[in-house]
Amino acid sequence: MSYPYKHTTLVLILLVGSAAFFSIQVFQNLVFAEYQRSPTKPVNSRYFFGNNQDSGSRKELWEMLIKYRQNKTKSRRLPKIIGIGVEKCGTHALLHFLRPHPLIRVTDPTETHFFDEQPDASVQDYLLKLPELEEDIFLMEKTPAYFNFRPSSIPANIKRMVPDAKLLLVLCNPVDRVLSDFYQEWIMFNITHPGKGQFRYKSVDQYVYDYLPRVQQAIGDFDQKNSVLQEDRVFDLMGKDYLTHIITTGFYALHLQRWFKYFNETNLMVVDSEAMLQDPGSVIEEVQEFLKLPKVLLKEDYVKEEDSGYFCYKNWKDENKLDCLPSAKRRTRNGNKSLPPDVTSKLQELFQSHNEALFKMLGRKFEWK
Ligand SMILES: Nc1ncnc2c1ncn2[C@@H]1O[C@H](COP(=O)(O)OS(=O)(=O)O)[C@@H](OP(=O)(O)O)[C@H]1O
Repeated sequence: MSYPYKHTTLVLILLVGSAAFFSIQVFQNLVFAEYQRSPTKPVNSRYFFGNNQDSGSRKELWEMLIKYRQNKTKSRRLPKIIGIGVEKCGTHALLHFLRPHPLIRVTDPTETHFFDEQPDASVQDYLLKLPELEEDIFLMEKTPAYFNFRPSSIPANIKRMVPDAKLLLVLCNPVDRVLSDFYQEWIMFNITHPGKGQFRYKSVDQYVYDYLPRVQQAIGDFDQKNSVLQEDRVFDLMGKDYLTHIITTGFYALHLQRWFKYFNETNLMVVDSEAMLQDPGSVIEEVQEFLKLPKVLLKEDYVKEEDSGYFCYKNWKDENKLDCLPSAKRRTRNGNKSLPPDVTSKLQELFQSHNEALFKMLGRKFEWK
């Protein structure tokens, strides 16, 4: 039996198909044009190119961004991204993973220490520390000391001098942070700067047993009504004895309340360190969204290096060469070192009320063991 409208149907299918094809072309051209006008608009390349994103399509977008950048005049510009901490929570990993983005440039050195070391300096002084770069480039600096070191005016000064900056704050389990910071200080005192003084603690448990009672007595549980006073006491402790910061840096809520007077979730993003350890690609995709940057760094660009257990950036532009973190940023989190169980539970107890206050402040919970 033959179908009488065979030819008409074929013509219809061809017409509908061509219309769909041309509409997609027009749509893509429009998005490209929009991109060229303002490449910093948040366009999800996965949405644009579809899920089957081959390196060709990403390559096009990447090259377009580089071309866009090249046509701009250079001058000294303030950072658009400031990593404010937390020390030993993966602040360098975040910078390392974002750095390949064609619209991101990182200061040299990465830690300018401008706001903690020159609190009375001007915007002009800050600009003199920064490189010349093209308009629309996202300059990034990160100085973990900003989050919890003196002066307490750091958030206010950043807001006043760099009002458009987006801040990135990496938070990690404060107990794991103690272990990581202890080894950092141990190496600083004994290996990097041996003349600085003798670091008398041979093991982290010795250190915790000595410092924890003093910190516990001076600060105690998080106390909403006296939290500003409590933070002042933290600063005093650190001023008198620098090594207390290994523990007190973990009182995140006490410090964060000061930042929240000047910043909110539109200009301060909290990055989960645990998530970045397990699946950095997804975190980096979210960070690009927050920064309103074209999403050209993708989940699949981050792969675990089997030997070290840490993630690296897979450089698709250089035969997929792995760009991994330096060894100084990979000491304790791969399970090489751990805290004795009794030390862990003492620290958990110390941080418990502070963590709860933090979760309330953020409206978000972290599964910190
Ligand atoms: N992918 C990923 N995600 C989250 N965290 C990671 C990641 N990779 C490394 N690391 C950990 O980063 C720890 C160093 O933290 P920082 O870079 O903030 O240190 S510093 O304050 O700049 O000295 C460092 O701590 P240690 O393991 O104690 O060296 C690393 O474990």
